[in-house]
Amino acid sequence: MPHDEEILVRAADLRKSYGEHEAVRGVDFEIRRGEAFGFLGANGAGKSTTMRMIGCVSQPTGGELEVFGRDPHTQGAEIRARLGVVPQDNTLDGMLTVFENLVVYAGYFGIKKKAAKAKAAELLEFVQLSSRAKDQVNELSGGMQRRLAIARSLINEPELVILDEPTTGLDPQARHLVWERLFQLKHRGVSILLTTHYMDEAEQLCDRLVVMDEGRIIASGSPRELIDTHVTKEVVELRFGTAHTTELAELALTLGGIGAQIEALPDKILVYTDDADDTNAALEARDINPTSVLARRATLEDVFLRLTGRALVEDEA
Ligand SMILES: Nc1ncnc2c1ncn2[C@@H]1O[C@H](COP(=O)(O)OP(=O)(O)OP(=O)(O)O)[C@@H](O)[C@H]1O
Repeated sequence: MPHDEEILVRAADLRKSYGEHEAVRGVDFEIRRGEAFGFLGANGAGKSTTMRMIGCVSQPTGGELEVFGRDPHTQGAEIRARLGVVPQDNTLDGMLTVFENLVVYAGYFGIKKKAAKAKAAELLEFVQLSSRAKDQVNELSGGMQRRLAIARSLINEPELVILDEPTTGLDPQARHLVWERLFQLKHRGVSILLTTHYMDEAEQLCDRLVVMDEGRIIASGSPRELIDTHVTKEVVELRFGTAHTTELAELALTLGGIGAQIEALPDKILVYTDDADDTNAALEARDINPTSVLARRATLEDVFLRLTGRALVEDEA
């Protein structure tokens, strides 16, 4: 089969089992040059396992996988030379300085000392860590360490950078700094592949994404396409002062009558409707009085909830 230079990664019925456990159960996707592609899914969905297969550190147990038109099993070294990888746990050397981490890593790609030092300085500038070059890595904040891991992944000027949950555990400000760097990277023409369980991250960064659940891809498209296909135009969030179980049956009946659907979460009830005004009118007519009513646009979180009946991020660390 001739290789299309614009397709960076192609997977067909890709599978990975650990003993009896099937972590990835036959997934198909294509990642194109120049795009930011995301894997969105809850913990344990199989995202990291898929990334590790693309990164040539774990062998598929079934199906097909091509990276840059090459076979990860036999041409792993060639593929890795063109990839940048930011693993979930940073794997930075805490005992070395920020600068040394980059220079040592450059050595793995056969980059000579002088060129490595110049590249390290340029990359620290890019991730806004130049002033911390001489500090030891374990003196940096979590957000800075993540930015350094991104800089390190760029040392070999990769065509595709894989980031496994790039902002998990970071505070909002640190997350935004990482996002900003990733936007810059994309602007420079680097293709990006990321996993996340944050729907806002996927919505912000990804041109296209797949939603993964229990080892399978359950939906794919651009964030907009996914929302338009799987969710109604508007979502109304209802909260009741007490446990809302008593209101549920009544709500289902009332809102079902106007074509809306409901999804009950522990702290609120979500109403999926094409017209929030109709929902409010129906509630008033039946004298149902939530303590708060909030109409908002549908998000990827709603897509996940509609497809799986579960919230994407059930508890935050
Ligand atoms: N080395 C391994 N040995 C056995 N089981 C594994 C191994 N790695 C992952 N798994 C299992 O495979 C499933 C998918 O894990 P994976 O790490 O790919 O999920 P994930 O979507 O990346 O979630 P997370 O966000 O928690 O990393 C999980 O049930 C996990 O326990």
